[in-house]
Amino acid sequence: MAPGIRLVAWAKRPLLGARQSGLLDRQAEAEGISGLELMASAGAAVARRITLHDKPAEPVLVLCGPGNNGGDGWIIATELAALGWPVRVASLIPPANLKGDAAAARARWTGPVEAITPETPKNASIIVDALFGVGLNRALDPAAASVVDGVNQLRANRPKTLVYAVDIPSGVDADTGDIRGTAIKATHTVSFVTAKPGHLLYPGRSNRGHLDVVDIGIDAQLIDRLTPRLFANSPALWGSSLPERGPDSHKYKFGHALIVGGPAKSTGASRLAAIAALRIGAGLVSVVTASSALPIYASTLTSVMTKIADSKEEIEELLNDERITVILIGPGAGITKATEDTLELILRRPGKAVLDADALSVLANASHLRALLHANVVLTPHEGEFKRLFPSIRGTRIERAESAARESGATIVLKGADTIVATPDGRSAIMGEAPPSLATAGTGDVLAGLITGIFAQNVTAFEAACAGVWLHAEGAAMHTSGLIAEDLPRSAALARGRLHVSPSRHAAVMLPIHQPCA
Ligand SMILES: NC(=O)C1=CN([C@@H]2O[C@H](COP(=O)(O)OP(=O)(O)OC[C@H]3O[C@@H](n4cnc5c(N)ncnc54)[C@H](O)[C@@H]3O)[C@@H](O)[C@H]2O)[C@@H](O)CC1
Ligand SMILES: Nc1ncnc2c1ncn2[C@@H]1O[C@H](COP(=O)(O)OP(=O)(O)O)[C@@H](O)[C@H]1O
Ligand SMILES: [K+]
Repeated sequence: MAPGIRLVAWAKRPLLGARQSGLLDRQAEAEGISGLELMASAGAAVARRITLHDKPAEPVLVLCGPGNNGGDGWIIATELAALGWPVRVASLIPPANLKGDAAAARARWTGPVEAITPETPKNASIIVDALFGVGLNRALDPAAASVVDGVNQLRANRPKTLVYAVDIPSGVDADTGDIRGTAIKATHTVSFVTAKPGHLLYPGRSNRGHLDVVDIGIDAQLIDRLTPRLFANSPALWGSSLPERGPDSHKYKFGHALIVGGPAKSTGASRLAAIAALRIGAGLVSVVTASSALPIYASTLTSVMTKIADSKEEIEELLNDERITVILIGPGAGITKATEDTLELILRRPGKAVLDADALSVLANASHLRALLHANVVLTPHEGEFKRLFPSIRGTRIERAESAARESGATIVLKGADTIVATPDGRSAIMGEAPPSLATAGTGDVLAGLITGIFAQNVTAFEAACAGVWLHAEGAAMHTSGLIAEDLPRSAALARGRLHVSPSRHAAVMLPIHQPCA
């Protein structure tokens, strides 16, 4: 990394939205660092990040907006020029109309200024998007939208074009990841102090490119004063909580997970989940099945044990076994009265449980069971199941996951490309790095099994859910093609092993080591 850039291990820090980022800046100012100083540091860091590339023949095009994101742009242009780089600056509003720190930053630029038109992005190989940052509060107006579309068109026509978004790609809502009309498709984003939710949430996540977060001189302790509750899902959150086996380890110290098996016509989902639970570290895993499906389970499972229960009473007796540390119900279970009865027995038993798939559909129609939910129950709905469970909850994905956790009292895993984990006490985490290869049948069953297997050990619901989601994605990312659900338990377990051996793709984000991108 070029001198003067202090990268932040952003996965270790909370995610701050627009309002909290503004509060942090004001706190820093109260501590004696002016907004202009912060802007100067921010702009200098982006300029130095850009100079890791070869100096282009054509001028770097810096697009400046009307607020402080634009202010960063004027500093970037000034710094690049001072380093001997050719630069063009184009402004969305007449520079005389700029105010405050942005006006002061503009005053540092002594070169010519163009007015932004749809033609502006032509012939640039490096473009700096300093149009809008966390202050975006409505859809881009036509003038801004046309230059954004022009940048995206140029990048589409000339794939080697580098587009550096300052703080966040213009048009992406920093809080929600929504696209306000249209948005810059960046190859790189350089943000400040912390990552923002919009860097991890789709659709904005697709516009972000490579993300660096840089230190601009704000003391990390000031972040804690904001009592942030939203995090990037990374091993920094839960890695140290996962129990490791040592010489004195015994299988019973790693929990006993019980998986409720589906009937003979649908055994695959619970078998996938059981294998995942065992691979990820549960000491013992058993599948409970009716006698009619026993031959299937017994002939396909080896290290996973089978237990027979043919009546509600027999299931109840099994559940009374205090050595069972967590129960999973749902994968392949069937939306039936029998599933409802077993679910009720599980929820009446104080202790850990994971509810997935058919158990969620049953729960959606069984209001009397809702009152039995608690923080040690993990619900893993995809969007469809979520809507059935919580039809009146509206808002962004984060808001909905958080409201559902608060309202139900359970820990929620809202699955999708950007899976969100939310707890009833208000903590949440976004997984922003899952590969789309997970969009294949049975991966949800494996996820439920992974969470169950981790939860079986001495780990909280939040940690188990976050670790399961992360290891699921990391395991999938090991496969370049042809991923099927059967591959995932082993890959997720390998990913878990790598946490301690070598920095993984994601852990690299957390280390101060950084390879410049081409
Ligand atoms: N002390 C600070 O506040 C710091 C701020 N920094 C930069 O400042 C940015 C935030 O600055 P601001 O709060 O001024 O916000 P922005 O610069 O992101 O944008 C706000 C301006 O754009 C206008 N606007 C919002 N949406 C619009 C739309 N759709 N169409 C047209 N105009 C629109 C607003 O009326 C306002 O004038 C950060 O993202 C970061 O880049 C950095 O310099 C670090 C320090
Ligand atoms: N486009 C995507 N990108 C990343 N992860 C995805 C994507 N689509 C689905 N997933 C993940 O794959 C899993 C699918 O689970 P689910 O919808 O329950 O499917 P199934 O019932 O077939 O197992 C979830 O963990 C989800 O987060
Ligand atoms: K921007």
